[in-house]
Amino acid sequence: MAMTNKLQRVLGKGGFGVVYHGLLNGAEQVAVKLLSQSSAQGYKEFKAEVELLLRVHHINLVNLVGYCDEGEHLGLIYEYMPNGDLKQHLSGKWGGSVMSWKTRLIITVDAAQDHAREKTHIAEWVGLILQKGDIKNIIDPNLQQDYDSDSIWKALELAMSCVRASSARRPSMSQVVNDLKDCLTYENSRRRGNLGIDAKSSNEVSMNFGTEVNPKAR
Ligand SMILES: Nc1ncnc2c1ncn2[C@@H]1O[C@H](COP(=O)(O)OP(=O)(O)OP(=O)(O)O)[C@@H](O)[C@H]1O
Repeated sequence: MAMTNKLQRVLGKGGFGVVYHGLLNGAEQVAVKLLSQSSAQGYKEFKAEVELLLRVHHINLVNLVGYCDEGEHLGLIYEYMPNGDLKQHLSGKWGGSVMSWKTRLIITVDAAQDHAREKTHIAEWVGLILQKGDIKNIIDPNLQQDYDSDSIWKALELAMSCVRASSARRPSMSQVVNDLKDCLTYENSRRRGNLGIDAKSSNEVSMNFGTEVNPKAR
């Protein structure tokens, strides 16, 4: 509270809660992010963010200066970024100098390519595993091999089809839902077999996709 001069200046609001301007030891500017009670993110996410930012240091990540963990009061203290956020700059809403359209375009394309590269990397890794037929290496060991391998294969192939470079070659959302339902059918019949049950059992894994699936969504 002292650092933010009783929450005087709001810098912005994110998924965690409101971010306030603060002064560390009355001199160094900081951003103080307080967890709001209504936030969907809670103690688990707070801890994950602290643990990650204490380990990972990167030029594109703000440094964590400290944190507050007092009962219900959770706060993260970051180095202060005086030049606004990327969204403000890209949308031309930053109060200072406005970026040229060319610069904005370069940044946007670069960010999209980073995202695509990451997706391709994962797809290549899974692709290699699929070629080798070695699914055990990508299944959560906590499952202790308690799964139907046909169901896993189908889910993997489906996942691979969802990350194809061309959106036209990716399945529609209704195809995804249908394939996932097939995965569940395999899994449920395996479980029924294990339990020696013929009819639909109350232990059956179920999936409620609601009624709002847009067949055109990709
Ligand atoms: N270190 C900082 N320096 C200056 N301003 C900041 C800083 N961190 C956050 N802000 C301001 O607060 C806003 C919300 O930040 P926050 O990191 O909470 O957003 P988010 O990434 O959308 O949410 P979250 O990561 O909590 O899910 C930012 O858009 C920015 O205006």
